[in-house]
Amino acid sequence: MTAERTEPARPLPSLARGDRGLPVVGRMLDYVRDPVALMRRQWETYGPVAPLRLVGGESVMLLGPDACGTALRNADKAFANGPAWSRLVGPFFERGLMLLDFEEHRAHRRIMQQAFTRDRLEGYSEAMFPAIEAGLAGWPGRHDSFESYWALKQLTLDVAAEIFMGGAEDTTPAQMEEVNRAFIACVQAAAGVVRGNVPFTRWGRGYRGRKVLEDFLRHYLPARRAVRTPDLFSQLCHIETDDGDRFEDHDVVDHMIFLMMAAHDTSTITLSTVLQHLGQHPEWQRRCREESAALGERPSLAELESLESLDLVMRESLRLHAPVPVVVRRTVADTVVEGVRIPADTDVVVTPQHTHLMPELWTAPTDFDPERFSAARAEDRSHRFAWEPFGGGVHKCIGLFFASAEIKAVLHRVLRDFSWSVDAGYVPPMNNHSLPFPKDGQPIRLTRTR
Ligand code: HEM
Repeated sequence: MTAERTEPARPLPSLARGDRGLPVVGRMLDYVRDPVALMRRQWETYGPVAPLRLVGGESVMLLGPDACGTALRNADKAFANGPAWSRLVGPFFERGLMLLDFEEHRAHRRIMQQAFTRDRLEGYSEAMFPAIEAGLAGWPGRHDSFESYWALKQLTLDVAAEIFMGGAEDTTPAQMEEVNRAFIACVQAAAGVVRGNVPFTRWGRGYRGRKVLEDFLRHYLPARRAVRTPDLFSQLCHIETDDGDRFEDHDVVDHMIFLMMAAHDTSTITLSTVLQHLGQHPEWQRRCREESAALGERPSLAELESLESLDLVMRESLRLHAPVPVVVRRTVADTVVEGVRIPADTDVVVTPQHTHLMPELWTAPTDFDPERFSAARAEDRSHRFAWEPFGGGVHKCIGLFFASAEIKAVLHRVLRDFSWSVDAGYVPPMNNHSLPFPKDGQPIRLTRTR
């Protein structure tokens, strides 16, 4: 199906008159309003390689598993991450792993991989439970409109403080609050319209936030370097490859800031999507609870992985609502995708979320049907890039097993301690300015059962 460089390449289709969008922002507002509808229209109008006007001018949207797979595999090294992502998220996550390219990326990834080995993951997953238990202890006994998304966001932040930082022994609660605000300022800066260090703007707050985070991490660096502790921060200080390559202090700080960002909103939105669907499908909630009830309060990583129904539900939730609906690239050389020529210096939007809902790959794609991931049906195997919530190729999410462990650990405890329901017709009103989240906090009817 992939026609890379085997036949004469066609030029990019011309933009239809009605697809120019608004001055300056192009189709950005269409994306923010309904990304899935925009992607579907692009696919229906242009096919797998579609012209798209966005902020900053003309770009290209790649749709379907073949076109997306070509960019993710990046066999001809024509697609770069750094110039594309830094334009989108600003300078606040500079030198994070996802923003590095080619040889430099490979060198850093080889070191970072050591922080995500099976042994380390077992350590992180064990250490999550005290923070999860403390967080859930604060959830109400009964609430008819519990804003689950915000509660989960706080919970994952608390888990991250433990697992990523190993605590913050010298920091007062008020200072910690400032650090949390700084972190949020960096994340929210991505959606800023004024893109410069201007006071009272999102970017201005982002710059100040980055400085607060750097100072905070630098304060703890000597202690984490001195003693190897199980948290990710200390691991980044100590890990090395077989050749003895290690991170410098400034690498540790840059990677920590990026990792906290990469891990937080993605895991939170996955958790809230799972809660939504389990609240709307009591038979699946029962099934997942029965499997959790058969395990102890603090299961091992292997036990968490044995929660079969929860695994199916998590995969289906990631398909229906990919936390990262699109990833971006910039071409650094002329290239050909699905027979269409894309010149160097083109911004490219790769669209896993569209692939996840293609009727060509999935039966009744908008239905919640976790069983489609079972070994018997294996719809995700219909194409190597049919299911790509964690991306693919050399930049594939390095935290995917970490994320699965955290999501399952939290849900395991929620299933044991609570039951909940969500109206069958509820559709979360999503904010799509950066990573998607439910604007209404996703209210659920919650009852504590233990
Ligand atoms: C459900 C949760 C998550 C989802 C859906 C997710 C999704 C993704 C995606 C799509 C990419 C690829 C970006 C690209 O190709 O440009 C990525 C990369 C990355 N993710 Fe995740 N992520 C999740 C959780 C995490 C967690 C928990 C961590 C860390 C503990 C993490 C760390 C990273 C890093 C470091 C990269 C860059 C990898 C590289 O460029 O080599 N992610 N993630």
